[in-house]
Amino acid sequence: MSLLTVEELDAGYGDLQILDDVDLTVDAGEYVTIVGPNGAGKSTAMKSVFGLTDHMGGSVRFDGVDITDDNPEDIIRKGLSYVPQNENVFPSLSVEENLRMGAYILDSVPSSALDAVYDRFPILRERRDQRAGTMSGGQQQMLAMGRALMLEPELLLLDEPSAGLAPDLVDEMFDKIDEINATGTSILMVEQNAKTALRRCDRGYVLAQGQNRYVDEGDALLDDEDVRREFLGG
Ligand SMILES: Nc1ncnc2c1ncn2[C@@H]1O[C@H](COP(=O)(O)OP(=O)(O)OP(=O)(O)O)[C@@H](O)[C@H]1O
Repeated sequence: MSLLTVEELDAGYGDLQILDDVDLTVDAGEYVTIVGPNGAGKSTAMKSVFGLTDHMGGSVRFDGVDITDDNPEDIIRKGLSYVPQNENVFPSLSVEENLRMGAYILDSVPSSALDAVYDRFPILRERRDQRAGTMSGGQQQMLAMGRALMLEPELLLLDEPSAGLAPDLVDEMFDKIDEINATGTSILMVEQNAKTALRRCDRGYVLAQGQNRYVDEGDALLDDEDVRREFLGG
């Protein structure tokens, strides 16, 4: 049984349907990426898993439990965390306050969770008292990821983690994601940087116009001439 199973999902915003019969799975420990053209519905697919869109059909199951109609707070409690692409830190709060917010559903924040995040992102420990809004884009992205890791989720949803980062920071970000996955956290990631994402992941989905187009191991998609021609710029 997969950790996450999305079946025949139809979803969108109000009356506007974006996803049409989307199927998606993530196995325990797996690193899965979703790529595709602008407006394909990649972010919408991820938001739908986290209870942030209007559900119009199909189902989402996590760890065998139906979460299709759950709200994000219920979903977080079940072991899923989400890092949105934009506005993913509280700019006027310090780094540490942001991290503590990541565990707001707990009565008290375990210091072991804070230490684990600081060990993974030493820059956050160095800057624990700094206001998040004064940090660089890359550091804010690390903070957003750190905050999502505060509850030690089984599955981490990442929406465009490399967006807006300088090229050397993009590699560092992907290395961090590899490390997080290597210690047992499953990953579902949406990325514009399709070639890099497919090279790094275990398995990839190509979405177009709200529908599944291709699914295979990342390397197999990179080697597929049709995928290359249609979606990866040749
Ligand atoms: N909150 C919203 N309300 C209404 N329509 C939305 C909303 N968010 C996204 N859309 C629309 O849904 C469609 C799919 O958007 P989505 O962001 O999921 O695509 P994407 O594949 O992630 O694209 P991109 O790579 O450009 O982020 C687009 O037509 C977009 O305009």
